[in-house]
Amino acid sequence: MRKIVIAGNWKMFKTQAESQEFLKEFLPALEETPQEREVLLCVPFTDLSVLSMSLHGSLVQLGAQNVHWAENGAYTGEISAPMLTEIGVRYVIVGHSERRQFFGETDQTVNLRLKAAQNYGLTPILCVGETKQQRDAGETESLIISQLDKDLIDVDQTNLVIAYEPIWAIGTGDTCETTEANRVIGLIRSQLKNPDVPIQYGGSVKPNNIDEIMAQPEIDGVLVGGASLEPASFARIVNYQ
Ligand SMILES: O=C[C@H](O)COP(=O)(O)O
Repeated sequence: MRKIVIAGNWKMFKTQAESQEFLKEFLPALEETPQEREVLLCVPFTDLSVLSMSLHGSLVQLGAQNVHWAENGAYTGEISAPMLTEIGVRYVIVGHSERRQFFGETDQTVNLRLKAAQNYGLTPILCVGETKQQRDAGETESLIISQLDKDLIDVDQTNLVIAYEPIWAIGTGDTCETTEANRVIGLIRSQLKNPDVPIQYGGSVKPNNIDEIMAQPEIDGVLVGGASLEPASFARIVNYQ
């Protein structure tokens, strides 16, 4: 039985004060959430330590949005895996398309970050997905297979989550057809050594499409951007039918 993982990615949103306001409304809305659903919030670095305390004893796990491959060193602006685990972080997003697009992340650095995260007991969420141009050119399958081939070299597939995020669906309201997301996620699964890796869909997931997305047999969860910033909307997503 594959694990269900519902993750919010706050990206570069929410001060510490705003994060506390969010939790006041969000946590009480999870009283009836099935315990077997893994729920996590991947938050900015400044929010991590305060959320680590606020989430203690709740159903919600803590996630970061990036991790460096070195244990420490002269890497201004980066953060290491032991710095994250020390304060209770359990998950980390690696290779999000925004990091690949705006911050020079390559398949090689993604691979290094994945292995470093696992070495310290973090569970990485590897993001893969195609641009609109690649989709229109019929390159979706080859691009994703290439990303998986390079990103997963020597990566432990027993401690891994993958998120399929078509870049054209991120923040656009233009959700990928659920059957198409299911098809691509099936393709991703067929490339893995471990078929039990949870594979999420991400890209304009909202309260009004979550039930249909989660009804697809290959989809094991979602990685949610914009809709995870509103407590009621993220709670509705977590509590999908
Ligand atoms: O990590 C989350 C994704 O980039 C999706 O963002 P979105 O839900 O705002 O489209």
